[in-house]
Amino acid sequence: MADPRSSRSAAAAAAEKSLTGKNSDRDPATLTALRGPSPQRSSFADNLSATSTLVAPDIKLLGPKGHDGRRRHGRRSLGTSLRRLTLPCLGSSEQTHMQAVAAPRDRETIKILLLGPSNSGKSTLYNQMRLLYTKDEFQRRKLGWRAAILENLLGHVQAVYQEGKTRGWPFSRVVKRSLRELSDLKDRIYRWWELVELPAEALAPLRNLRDSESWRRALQTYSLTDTSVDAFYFMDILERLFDGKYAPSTQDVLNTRLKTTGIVETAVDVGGDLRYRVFDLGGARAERKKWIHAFDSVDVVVFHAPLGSFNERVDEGAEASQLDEALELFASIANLKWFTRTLIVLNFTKSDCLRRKLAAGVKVFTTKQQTLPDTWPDKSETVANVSAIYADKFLRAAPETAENVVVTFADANDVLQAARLWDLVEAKVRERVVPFRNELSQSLVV
Ligand SMILES: Nc1nc2c(ncn2[C@@H]2O[C@H](COP(=O)(O)OP(=O)(O)OP(=O)(O)O)[C@@H](O)[C@H]2O)c(=O)[nH]1
Ligand SMILES: [Mg+2]
Repeated sequence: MADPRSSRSAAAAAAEKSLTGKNSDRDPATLTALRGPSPQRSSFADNLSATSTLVAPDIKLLGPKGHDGRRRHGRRSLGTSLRRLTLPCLGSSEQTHMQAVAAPRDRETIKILLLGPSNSGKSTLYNQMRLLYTKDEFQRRKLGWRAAILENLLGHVQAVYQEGKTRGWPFSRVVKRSLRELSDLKDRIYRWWELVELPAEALAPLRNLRDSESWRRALQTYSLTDTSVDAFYFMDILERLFDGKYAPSTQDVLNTRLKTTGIVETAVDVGGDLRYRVFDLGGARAERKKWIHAFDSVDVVVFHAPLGSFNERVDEGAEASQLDEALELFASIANLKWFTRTLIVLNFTKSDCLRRKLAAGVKVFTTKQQTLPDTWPDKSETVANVSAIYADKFLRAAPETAENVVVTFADANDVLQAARLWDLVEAKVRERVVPFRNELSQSLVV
């Protein structure tokens, strides 16, 4: 019988290359895992439409060895103060919660944590996972996203208006009038800060905004420094949003920003002998003090680093960009004693935003934190080169655990890329985590 693995197409090989950033011949270990879809079923990526675009860059990874060929042992300064800030000690009131989320360990249940700074795509990837493994439940719950979607739309209009006012953007008369009309409706839209209704009268001013050249220009400029919400997406589906029977689509949900507070957990059957417990954790600084409650017996950490957020400040108003924050956080996480034997999937998200910003002429290496390493051979600011530089920076930040790290590039809101990522996680779990557990349990029996 033909080996199902050999029937993987060239598209899959391209996906492998773009997900791992490595060529097949360069990393046979990774590829063995990638080529082998789980024996229980064909991979998600194979079942999905081949028409989705793959925006992950064609990069070259240098791994723990430097580009000058020398292996780096010295850690970069990791900012001890930041580590204290991101992982403070527990408060006594939080102990109960810790017990509630501590995972009972057995041979088949794999505990996966989604970590990363705020706005890096954790919840989006968590939703993608639910879409893949618990599709019916995901579909049933979609209606619950309605309020958050409308909130995203209106909140974004408000944010762009405020930014425009601060920076003196020239809004046309139509824009000013439309914004006034929306403002007049705010008491009907919100009660006690909660969105209660989207009155039909709000459609006309929103449409006028959408069709106005001056508003679109403002959106374009705004979206170069804020990728938390894709305003164009919501503006383009206005008519659907105002339909009395509006039911969010999968893509609507995946494009919605809903900040996570605390720890959200779900258990899913992956198929065959595997079961995941996946934890989505709030990434804002204030939320991170709760992370430690979930650190016990972790099999896989999927760490998110938003490549396209290199020029966006963290919410809390600090100087660091979201990508710098991700780097510091990754260094502190990957070097933690809890994770010395944990598989770490370092996933770079928002490559699409990086591409868009570079195309608009935004420069990456302009600040003190974001400098181009002197010895880096390629000075160009292309998606591929910037991705390679950052992958290298992240790996150097955790030299001791670099061999536990698998680097991937998957935009969290892209269904096909996310499916490939979850396929990769499963393959790596079967290749590395399950055998390690079996070994461990056998040595205990002996
Ligand atoms: N364009 C683009 N948007 C993305 C990508 N990943 C996530 N987003 C969007 O970014 C926003 C934030 O994503 P979330 O998944 O909520 O971020 P998070 O890491 O869970 O944030 P916290 O809950 O605050 O920790 C959402 O609007 C997503 O649709 C990506 O790869 N590309
Ligand atoms: Mg979240």
